[in-house]
Amino acid sequence: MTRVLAQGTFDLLHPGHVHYLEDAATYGEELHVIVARAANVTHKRPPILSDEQRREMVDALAAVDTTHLGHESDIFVPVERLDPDVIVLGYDQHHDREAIAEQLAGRGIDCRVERASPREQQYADEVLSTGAIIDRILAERGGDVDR
Ligand SMILES: Cc1cc2nc3c(=O)[nH]c(=O)nc-3n(C[C@H](O)[C@H](O)[C@H](O)COP(=O)(O)O)c2cc1C
Ligand SMILES: Nc1ncnc2c1ncn2[C@@H]1O[C@H](COP(=O)(O)OP(=O)(O)OP(=O)(O)O)[C@@H](O)[C@H]1O
Repeated sequence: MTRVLAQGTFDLLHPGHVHYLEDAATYGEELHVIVARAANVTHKRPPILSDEQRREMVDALAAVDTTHLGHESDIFVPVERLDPDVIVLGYDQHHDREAIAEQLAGRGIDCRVERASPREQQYADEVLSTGAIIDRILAERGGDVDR
């Protein structure tokens, strides 16, 4: 049984998230997903939705077998516990593949690191980024409390 690990913030789900997790699932038979704690999302605007709500929505996706809320301080603690065969990084995630591989080796975790593909556009007006969804809401509904 090849165990695959994916991770991310997954705030306000969109088809790019679905693509990433479906792509990650093709690397093995069992897909585990770590949902980042809001406190650790420091490289961009913080998530709108709570840790538990983001986890519940990812857990409902067909490609996903099991979801886990991430560790508060050491991102490698759940990795050690889950002991995956492959970690699939998102196509645009800031994490460096080599640096993660080095950390895994340093902790004695035998696991390869791959990178998922981006979703290709399938129809007009796709919004494939949580940030872009939020920007559209602010542009189209900002200040309008009646709708
Ligand atoms: C292998 C790996 C394990 C991770 N584990 C956790 C974790 O346990 N807790 C957490 O809050 N974030 C964890 N993260 C970080 C987030 O999933 C994510 O990289 C970041 O916070 C948000 O990234 P995004 O912009 O891709 O959503 C992990 C990242 C990697 C690469
Ligand atoms: N359009 C997309 N195609 C493929 N993967 C995607 C796409 N959008 C997001 N992902 C992947 O989903 C995972 C979680 O993404 P994240 O929660 O950061 O969403 P996001 O929409 O990229 O957010 P933001 O717009 O705030 O940067 C990441 O690994 C990311 O690479």
